[in-house]
Amino acid sequence: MAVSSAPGKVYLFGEHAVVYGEPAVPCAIERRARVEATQRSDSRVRVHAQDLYLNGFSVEYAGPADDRPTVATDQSVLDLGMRYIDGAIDRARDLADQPEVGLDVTVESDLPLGAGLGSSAAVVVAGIDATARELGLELDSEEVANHAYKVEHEVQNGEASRADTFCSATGGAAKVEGDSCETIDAPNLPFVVGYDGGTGNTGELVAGVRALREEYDFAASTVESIGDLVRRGEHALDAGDVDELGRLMDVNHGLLSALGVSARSLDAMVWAAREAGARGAKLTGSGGGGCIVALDETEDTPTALGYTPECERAFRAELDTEGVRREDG
Ligand SMILES: Nc1ncnc2c1ncn2[C@@H]1O[C@H](COP(=O)(O)OP(=O)(O)OP(=O)(O)O)[C@@H](O)[C@H]1O
Ligand SMILES: C[C@@](O)(CCO)CC(=O)[O-]
Ligand SMILES: [Mg+2]
Repeated sequence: MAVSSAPGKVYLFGEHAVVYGEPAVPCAIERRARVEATQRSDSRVRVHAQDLYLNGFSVEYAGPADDRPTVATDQSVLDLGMRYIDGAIDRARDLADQPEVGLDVTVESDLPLGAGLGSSAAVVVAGIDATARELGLELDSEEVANHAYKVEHEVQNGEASRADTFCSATGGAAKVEGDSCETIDAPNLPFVVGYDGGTGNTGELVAGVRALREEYDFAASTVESIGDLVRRGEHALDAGDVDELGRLMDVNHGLLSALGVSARSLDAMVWAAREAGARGAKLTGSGGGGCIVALDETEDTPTALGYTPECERAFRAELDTEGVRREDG
C-alpha cells in the first residue's frame, strides 16, 4: 500500500491569463487531498472516492419483494466525477509499464470540489505519486508536476496551465509563465478564504474566456493587463509590501469580472471582506462560484464573512511549503 498527499492552492494573482502565457502566482495552502493505492491480484481497478456525490440517478425495482434495486446514472455524471483520478491512475500505470495492473484506490480530501482551491490538481498529483510508488516507481516532485499537468491538460480538453499542478507538487509560492515554473520566496501572507458552497467547472469557464478573447480585443487586452498586474505584484512580493499586494488583488478581481468569471456570491464575499478592512480580496481559481481569497491578519474578515449570507464557510489558509508528501511508513 502507498499513500500520498498533496496541497491545494489559492491564486494571489493571475488565474485564467496564465492559460495564455501570462505570469501567475499560485500559493499552496495547508489543505490536502490524500490518495491510497494498493495493488490487486486481478486486473480490476476499484476507486473509492467518498467526497464525490451523484447529481441525479434513477433506481429500478424488479418487483415489490425485490430489495436489491438497480441504480443507474447518466454516464456523463460519473465521468465528470471520475476523470481526474482515472487520468492519474492510467498515467501512473503507463509510466510504471504496467498498464493492465489492478488497483484499489481511495481518495479523500479537505478541499471543496470545483471551488477554486485546486482540488483536481491535488487529487491528480497525490494519485500519480501514490500509484507510481505502489508500482515500484519513485518520481521526483518535478516529474509528478509534469505528468499531473498532462492529465489536467487532457481532462480539460487542452485548456490548462501548469500552475495548479506545479504548485501542488512542489508546495510554497510559485511563479508560472508558460512552461517555466519556479518556486519563489514569499512572506507568510494572512490568507482568509470565503466559500459560497458552490462550484464552477474549470473547463467550461476557461473555454468561456477563450471565446470572449477571440471575439473582443478588449478581452485580449484584459488578459494582457492581468499579466502586467502580476509583474507589479512580483515586485510587491519581493518588497513584502502587503498593502500593495492587496490593492493589486482588488484590481485583479475587477479584471476577472470583466472576463465574465465572477458570480454574485463571489462579489458579495469580496465586498464583505473589503468592507471589513481586508487589504484586498479576489476570487481564486476558475471562478463561477466557489471561493474568494482575502488578505487580513485580523479576525475582522473571517468574522464579517461569517455574517455574509452568501458565504457558507470562512477559514484561514496558511501557506504550505511542502508539496506532494509520502504518508505511509
Ligand atoms: N475528493 C475528490 N475525489 C475524487 N475526485 C475529486 C476530488 N476532489 C476533486 N476531484 C475531481 O476534481 C474535479 C473538480 O475540479 P475543477 O478543476 O473543476 O475544480 P478545482 O480544481 O477544485 O478548482 P480550480 O481548478 O478552479 O482551482 C471534480 O469534478 C473531480 O473530478
Ligand atoms: C482558470 C485556471 O487558470 C486556474 C484554475 O485553478 C486554469 C488553469 O490555469 O489551468
Ligand atoms: Mg482544477
